[in-house]
Amino acid sequence: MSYLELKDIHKSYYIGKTAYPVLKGLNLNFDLGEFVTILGESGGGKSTLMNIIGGLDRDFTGTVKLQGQPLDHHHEHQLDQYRRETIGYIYQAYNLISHLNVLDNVMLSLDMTRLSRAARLKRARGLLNQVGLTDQLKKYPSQLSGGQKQRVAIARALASDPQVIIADEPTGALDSQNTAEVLAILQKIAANGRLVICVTHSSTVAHAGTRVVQLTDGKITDDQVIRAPAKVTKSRAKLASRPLPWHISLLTAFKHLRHTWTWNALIVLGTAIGLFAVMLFIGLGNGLKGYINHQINSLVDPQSITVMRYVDSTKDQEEQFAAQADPSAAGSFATHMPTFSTSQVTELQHLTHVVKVEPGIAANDAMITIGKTSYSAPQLTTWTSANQTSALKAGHLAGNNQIILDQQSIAQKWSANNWRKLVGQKVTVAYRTLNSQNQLVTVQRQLTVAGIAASSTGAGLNAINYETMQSMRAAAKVTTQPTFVTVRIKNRQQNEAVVSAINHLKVNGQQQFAATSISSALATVNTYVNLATMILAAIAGISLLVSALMIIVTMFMSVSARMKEIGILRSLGESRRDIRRLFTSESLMLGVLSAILATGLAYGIGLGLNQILYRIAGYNLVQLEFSNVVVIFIIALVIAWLAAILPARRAARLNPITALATE
Ligand SMILES: Nc1ncnc2c1ncn2[C@@H]1O[C@H](COP(=O)(O)OP(=O)(O)OP(=O)(O)O)[C@@H](O)[C@H]1O
Repeated sequence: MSYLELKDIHKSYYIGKTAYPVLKGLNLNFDLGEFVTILGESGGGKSTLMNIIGGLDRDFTGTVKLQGQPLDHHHEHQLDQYRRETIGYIYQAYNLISHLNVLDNVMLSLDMTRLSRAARLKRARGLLNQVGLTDQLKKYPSQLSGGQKQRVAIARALASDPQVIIADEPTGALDSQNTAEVLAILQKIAANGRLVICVTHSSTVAHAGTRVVQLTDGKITDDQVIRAPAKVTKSRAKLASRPLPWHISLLTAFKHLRHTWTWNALIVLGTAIGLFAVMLFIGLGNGLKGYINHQINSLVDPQSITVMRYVDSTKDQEEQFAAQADPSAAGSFATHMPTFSTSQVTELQHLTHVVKVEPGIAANDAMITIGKTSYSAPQLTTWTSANQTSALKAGHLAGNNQIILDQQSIAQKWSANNWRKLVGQKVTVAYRTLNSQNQLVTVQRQLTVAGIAASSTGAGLNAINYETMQSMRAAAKVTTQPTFVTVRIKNRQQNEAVVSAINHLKVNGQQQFAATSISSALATVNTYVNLATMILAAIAGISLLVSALMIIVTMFMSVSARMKEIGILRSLGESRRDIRRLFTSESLMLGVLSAILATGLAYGIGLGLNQILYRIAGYNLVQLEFSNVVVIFIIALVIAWLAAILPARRAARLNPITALATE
């Protein structure tokens, strides 16, 4: 049994439906230690035969047996492994990968062995040393002479320690001195117990071997042993191989990106601009929402709900009629505000999410007299925790027998410039209301101005504390029960639920309270802002489509430009999956780099924009959150992955022989 046996090999090429037979029933046996040269005229089918022996061609009839075991040419993984473990290729055109240096070209093959990285590096250096290239490890193929390139190719072919070296016109492009050196190396390889099969036109090369096979018109016409082959007593231990690990694909992809960085930098920039636009609009949306919330919250505290007694509209009409019937009460029906009983306050206190219920009293149409001038205060209320202390523009909160006056409607009318001086002055406050006998009485007291407040509503903010209000009303024999209450809740998200619960509290089927929610208004505003953000981001997303197309075009061009590389990698034993992974990794790297650049741009330009916009709005209007960055990375990766699918598939499906034949 020979080491390698070819039985009845037939191969035809087809142009349309016409068959052109090239190999017409070859039978050949090869043994380890032999240096076989295959001589034949140009176009005689020598390379075709080498591709069949090398496991690159699957489209033929006949059998190739390795150590008596037939190779299954329909089983692609078995052939990948066969090329990885058993075959080392040397080509006339060297077929080195131009963007990898000498050492990395040799490492390509070693990366598919189970040696440790240190052992792989040691072996690659040792092989390059053997072929006399110790000082050239960092050079790229374009920086080497023809002879040097072929020696790198020999070192690479030997790297995985294969039993069979196939050399297709290895000296075809070399001068006589380099030819002699390469032949000497091949002789040594065979002498070490490997099988060397070399295709040539040249009789000089043919006579360097131990056996010459003549191929004429697709048939073996002569087969002569011209020298005794090396004696191989026991088979050499093989280097165990493995499929290419993913991180090596990633590294190779990175090396290619680095090699073509100017081109890639433009792609990354283009993609990053699209991603950046989306990110900026999302950031602006966040900022705008924050700004609106901030503005509304500074006016009203969403954790406080103001509750009034519910007034039935029919009862309201009766009161109006009654008021019209009594001219002394004309215009003051509004001053008769329904009050809260203690049990009603307790009822509110027991609602879920309610932390505290604070009573308050409000009176309408008060008069505030400062010196000889009277000012009308449409509303005089008690200060509750729903009022924001930030509203105070001068002075402090009102203590007993003190008052806070509205800045615009009272203090500035008193003195446009020196309104702050009102703090500490004595004023008289009076309003009319109905007592328990329904008689109109005046509630009045002299109070000291504690502070001046800016109001957010047209009614103005004139406030005293609850005790003062009660004491004033008690003196006039008017009810001291609250006319409104402020319900405090734990957090603003509960606002709507509590408002609804309050409005649904009923006694004898009668609604008791009327509360209004600020969160529903906020929610509506936020919905509109979200909608606007999404529309803007979607418009920016169109540029992402352009980015995706850019990556697709780049990857397709890359596949076309790297056909030879794909062929070389396949001949070294890389599988279709490895090739697909190589191109997908490159695309994903472009995606990640674009996302990094986009994030940098968004934060940088966002910072600049914020500085400008802060002067206008007093708020940072571009607000990026970590989750936005995560989303952009996910979008970038999905785009890059989608863009890679077709080109990577095309690369993986390439016939390695066609790929290798590309100029
Ligand atoms: N893909 C192909 N499709 C059609 N015909 C092909 C194809 N590849 C090779 N041939 C033909 O098959 C024949 C054998 O080609 P092959 O490359 O094996 O010859 P060769 O002996 O290696 O030639 P050379 O010494 O010039 O390299 C040639 O006539 C060639 O035109």
